[in-house]
Amino acid sequence: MTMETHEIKHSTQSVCEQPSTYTLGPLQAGPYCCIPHPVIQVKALSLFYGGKCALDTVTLDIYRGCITALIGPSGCGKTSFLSALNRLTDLVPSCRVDGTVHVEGENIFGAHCNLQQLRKRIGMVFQKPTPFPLSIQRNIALPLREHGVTRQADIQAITEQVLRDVGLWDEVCDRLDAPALSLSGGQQQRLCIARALALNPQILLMDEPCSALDPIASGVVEELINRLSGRYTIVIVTHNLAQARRIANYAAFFWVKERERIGHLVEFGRCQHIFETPSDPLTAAYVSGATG
Ligand SMILES: Nc1ncnc2c1ncn2[C@@H]1O[C@H](COP(=O)(O)OP(=O)(O)OP(=O)(O)O)[C@@H](O)[C@H]1O
Repeated sequence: MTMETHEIKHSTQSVCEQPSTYTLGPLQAGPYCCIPHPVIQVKALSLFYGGKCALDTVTLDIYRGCITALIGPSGCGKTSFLSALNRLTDLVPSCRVDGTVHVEGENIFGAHCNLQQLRKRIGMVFQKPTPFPLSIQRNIALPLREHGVTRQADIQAITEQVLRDVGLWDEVCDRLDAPALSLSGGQQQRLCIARALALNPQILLMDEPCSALDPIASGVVEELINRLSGRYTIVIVTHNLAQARRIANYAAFFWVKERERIGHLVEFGRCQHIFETPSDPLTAAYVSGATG
């Protein structure tokens, strides 16, 4: 699918006009959500580093099967917000989080939350591809083993499936023992997405997954993200407004005030609304390129 067809899809089809039946093969999207069903519910989330507030009182729902883009200028707290959704913020000793995040009704900051299960359910893909310095197949096998999948036949089947899902199988099937770091940047990023998919997550968090790639590799990863929607709930940070507009169903616009340097959510809604008829003048100025 080309960039043009992404555009056409959004401009000529409403989300409810997607086919109601589909065959879930590799790289085929599931149905878009006609009735938004919140899978993550964020309430009054504030985030502090060493006592300094970086993000102030964010409340928003993330809808199942949809792509939600987090947009806004540098330093407004997009990555911090994303990291709170699977508690990667725990890894920053100075970071404190107030408020609640419920994933399918479970408070992830609650005492009974199983962190390993949470991160299995909510995968993460980073800006810079982060393959392990191991072979291609061991990049997939290692997290599987850590999560209790030990039968070699299962590991092989999952490896092939997820590499097919990210469109990498035909490119690497004859060199699965080659170092992952010998792949191109775009291939490494697709391998990292495959590694996340191997654990069968419900939700994928992506922090500027295309920004370190050349335009062609970036287009391939963008197309992949688009095709994964429906099957997975995707939250993506992007500075590329055209990309957000092409692939996202919903957008959350964050802003940071000059003087206080505290990020906050200005507006959240359907992508078309945010980009074409935003409610807040700040959103209008940002998406038109007049500010930010
Ligand atoms: N580990 C950290 N320790 C201290 N301050 C941090 C840390 N991580 C982020 N911050 C601060 O929190 C604020 C929000 O940062 P964050 O990276 O979440 O913003 P962002 O919108 O993702 O920015 P960018 O688009 O540049 O990646 C910034 O002022 C940043 O300096």
